[in-house]
Amino acid sequence: MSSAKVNEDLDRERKKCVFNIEELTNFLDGGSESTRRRRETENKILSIKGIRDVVPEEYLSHKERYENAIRKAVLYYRAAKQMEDSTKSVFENFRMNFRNSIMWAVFKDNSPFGLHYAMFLPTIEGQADDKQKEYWLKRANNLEIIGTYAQTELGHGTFIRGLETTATYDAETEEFILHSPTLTAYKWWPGNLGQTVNYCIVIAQLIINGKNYGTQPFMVQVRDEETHAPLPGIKIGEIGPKLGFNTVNNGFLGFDHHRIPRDRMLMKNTQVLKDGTVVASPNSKLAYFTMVFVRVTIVMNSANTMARAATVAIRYSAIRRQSKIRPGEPEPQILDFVSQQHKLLIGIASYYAFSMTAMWLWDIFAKFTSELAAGKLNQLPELHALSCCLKALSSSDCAALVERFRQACGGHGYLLSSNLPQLYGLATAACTYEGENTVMYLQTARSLAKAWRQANEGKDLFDTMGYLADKSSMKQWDGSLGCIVTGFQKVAAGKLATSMQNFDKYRKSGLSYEDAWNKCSVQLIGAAEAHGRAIIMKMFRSEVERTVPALSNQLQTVIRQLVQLYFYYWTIEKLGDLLLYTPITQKDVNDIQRKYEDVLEALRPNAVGLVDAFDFRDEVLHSTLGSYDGRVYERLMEEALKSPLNQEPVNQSFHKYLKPFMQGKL
Ligand SMILES: CCCCCCCC/C=C\CCCCCCCCCCC/C=C/C(=O)SCCNC(=O)CCNC(=O)[C@H](O)C(C)(C)COP(=O)(O)OP(=O)(O)OC[C@H]1O[C@@H](n2cnc3c(N)ncnc32)[C@H](O)[C@@H]1OP(=O)(O)O
Ligand SMILES: Cc1cc2nc3c(=O)[nH]c(=O)nc-3n(C[C@H](O)[C@H](O)[C@H](O)COP(=O)(O)OP(=O)(O)OC[C@H]3O[C@@H](n4cnc5c(N)ncnc54)[C@H](O)[C@@H]3O)c2cc1C
Repeated sequence: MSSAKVNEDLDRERKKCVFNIEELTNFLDGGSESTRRRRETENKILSIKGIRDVVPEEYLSHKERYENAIRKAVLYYRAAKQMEDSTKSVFENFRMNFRNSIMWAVFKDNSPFGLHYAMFLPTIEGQADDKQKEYWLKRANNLEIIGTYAQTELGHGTFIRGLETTATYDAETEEFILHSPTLTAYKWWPGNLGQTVNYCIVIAQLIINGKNYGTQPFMVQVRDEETHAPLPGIKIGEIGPKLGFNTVNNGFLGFDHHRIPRDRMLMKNTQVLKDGTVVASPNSKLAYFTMVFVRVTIVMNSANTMARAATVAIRYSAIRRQSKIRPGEPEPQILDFVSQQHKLLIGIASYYAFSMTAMWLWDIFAKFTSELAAGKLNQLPELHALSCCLKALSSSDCAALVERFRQACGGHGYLLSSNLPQLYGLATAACTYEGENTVMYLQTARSLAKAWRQANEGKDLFDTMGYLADKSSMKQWDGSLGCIVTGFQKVAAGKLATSMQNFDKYRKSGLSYEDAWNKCSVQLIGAAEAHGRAIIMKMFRSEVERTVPALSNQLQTVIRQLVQLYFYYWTIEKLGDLLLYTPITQKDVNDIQRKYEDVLEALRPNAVGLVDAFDFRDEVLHSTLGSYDGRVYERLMEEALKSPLNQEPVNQSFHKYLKPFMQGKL
């Protein structure tokens, strides 16, 4: 990137960076050729005429924003389709786009076709039989039809078994009758549903001859392909403005005895024959498989959101000068305050921790899907337990850090032109969608509790829960990274042991299994969270050791410092737990605190280089505070001047209200 007219402080930061920024970008992309191709794609997309906004979208009305997003989506996806590798499966294509951030340049908020890619296509890929796949995947891949995933209802999101939409089979006509028996049965939330899609996968209770066979996915046309008018028996619209996702067109959908042909039920797993005979799925939870896929991708998505916010906050902290550290000296860059480094540098370390864990989790997912083709299902419970706690941890850390970065930018972080509030809107949504985080932790806890009992019986455990078999207590704390991983495993095991002991006591006192579980749920969530944290630490460290030896010495040192930072940060954050479940002493804590301060100091000169290496273009960041050139104050003023209120010297409200009011005439 050019360094012309770059803010002097930022320029100095880049000069003092000890490693080659391009080398790190290549490492993140998976090689210099991947970086080249990614940049080429970005250039192509951004050179499309009309793809950039002229008026900041915050000044558009709700309706205009939507229409503008659709206008750009058509331009963007037409170009993206031409660049797509059509030999790859839906899942592989997703993985290949993990480092592709250009979509965020086009959609500052989010894509109005996002659900088509994130859930509609993956559900066809994962739940349709071969014949259905052949037909629907082709149409959906070509964007001849646009779809979404309609599961959540007004009355139920978490408890899928409680969904009220019914699909009742009529063997005489070989049709399903979709119906929303109550207001709370209306689908509510599906992205892109309101005015954008013409098809959707509807999750409904399958009813045959009065018997409920559980929820199943149905391909449902909701709008006419030519006129886009809602089909008879379908009530559809959008659910209104939200904290974020305002270009996503989340919608509602109700059915009034709407009939669809039998072959519209996606029948890879469960099948309904013409006469109404049901052929059961090899595992009923395969119907939830799209959610597993999206949870896996959320780990990477959270890492990316965190990286964008960290880039903004760190660049801004390098140009912002405020207060005094030493008397008589000029005002320092706020990045020189150690407390500021503490707030921000964990964001960079967390990006590496989550993105490396995400790749590892992806490999487990990919292995499972390839084994699934051969009918092997035994890794599903472990994949489910892992994806639940990693989805929850990554999204909650991401939301907490993005909000912290926003505050770390002082008042200017509150401006929409910083883009930090919108990034928070995106980040916090992921704590709710695709399984609310508390509920996700409790799913992992369910699996941990099972493993705990199996460990007591000397049975084999999933690899990622293997540490639960070692019931011995930790003998000593030596402060090494290996010791910290063991420490976090002991915290997870300790919390689990306490939960299980209390659970057993509650059971003995007469509580039912479910009531005892509910009573222990706060502790169980703690155990699941600690389990997730231990996994991330273990993976982060081992992935770094596996991958960095190919890099220059300077870069190896910096990436290892990020690992140390992550480990020391969380040791200090979770001291209470470590004091309870490990032999850590006050002296050990002081040592870690000192090491933490040292690693902050060591990383400080490389902070800007580290965020530059993410290689987010200004168009992706959309931020007055975070652009590459650091012209923050000029950009703040330029953006302020775009306000419609600044387009006239006196606003009409003065004559209408203020003047008569001040002159006592109103
Ligand atoms: C043009 C070219 C471009 C191409 C490029 C494409 C690539 C594009 C790249 C980037 C694009 C990025 C786009 C990003 C923008 C989009 C962002 C994403 C937006 C996401 C929008 C959100 C969507 C949604 O929210 S959809 C709705 C999600 N809903 C939920 O998650 C509901 C949560 N609830 C549940 O999952 C379940 O009900 C439950 C788990 C809470 C409980 O289920 P229940 O049946 O009650 O089960 P339970 O009794 O508790 O347990 C029974 C046993 O089943 C096990 N189990 C449960 N779930 C699963 C599962 N999923 N898998 C496996 N097993 C499961 C459970 O453990 C129990 O087991 P046990 O042995 O009996 O203990
Ligand atoms: C931005 C966004 C996009 C979305 N996109 C889609 C989409 O495309 N398609 C779609 O189908 N859905 C979508 N959703 C819906 C989303 O999946 C649900 O909101 C989510 O699963 C949570 O369900 P709920 O809203 O019913 O929350 P609830 O389940 O009502 O949760 C409310 C509270 O109850 C608690 N709670 C609930 N059950 C339990 C339990 N068993 N144990 C302990 N506590 C519990 C929760 O922890 C939470 O604190 C989207 C949501 C958002 C915010």
